[in-house]
Amino acid sequence: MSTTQLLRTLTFVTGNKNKLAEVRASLDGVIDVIAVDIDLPELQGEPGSIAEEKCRMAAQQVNGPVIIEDTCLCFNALDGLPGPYIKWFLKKLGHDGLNRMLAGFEDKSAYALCTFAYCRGPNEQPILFEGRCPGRIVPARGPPNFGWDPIFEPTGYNETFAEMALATKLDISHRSRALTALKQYFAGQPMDH
Ligand SMILES: O=c1[nH]cnc2c1ncn2[C@@H]1O[C@H](COP(=O)(O)OP(=O)(O)O)[C@@H](O)[C@H]1O
Ligand SMILES: [Mg+2]
Repeated sequence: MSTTQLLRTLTFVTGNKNKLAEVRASLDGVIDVIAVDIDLPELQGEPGSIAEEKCRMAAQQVNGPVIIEDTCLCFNALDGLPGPYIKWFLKKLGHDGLNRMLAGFEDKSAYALCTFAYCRGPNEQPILFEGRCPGRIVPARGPPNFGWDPIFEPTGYNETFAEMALATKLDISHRSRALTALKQYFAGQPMDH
């Protein structure tokens, strides 16, 4: 039997190629990730319930086990906003606009919050895995390849996510921390789950 047949396979519903690359890198050799691009509605509410509902809809559409992921960028001065709405804030305001939102505040601290959800199939209860990374919002530095990476400087580093090597980001990121929890969960589950 080849090694790949010994790997657990999970279907990840996403249309975001950067997320997919990071997830594949983090789970390399542990979980084989199959990507399915289905456009799922983005709901409003608290991050946990958004991820849960997104996962329920994904399991319904795929008609089988799935994982999904939702990422928030939360400004402490704004009590956690834009949070789950960061995608639209980023699209409309860009990196400069996001910095300007904090112009009236001394507190530039923020955190990235990543929630993975796993659902075994239609009408099953999703399980959530969270990861957080604290940092602060800075004027953009580094290549603009992935979302708000150029304006997020994680605590303890003087490089933004965009400036650092991907391996460094994967060591500390919100996404990697959530994936560590997900890997721990699956390590304790039989292969058919
Ligand atoms: O690790 C990251 N670094 C920088 N930007 C990110 C990261 N993860 C997600 N984003 C961006 O944050 C926003 C919120 O992500 P969401 O999870 O709703 O994205 P998706 O719909 O593109 O999958 C999107 O604009 C996405 O590109
Ligand atoms: Mg979202």
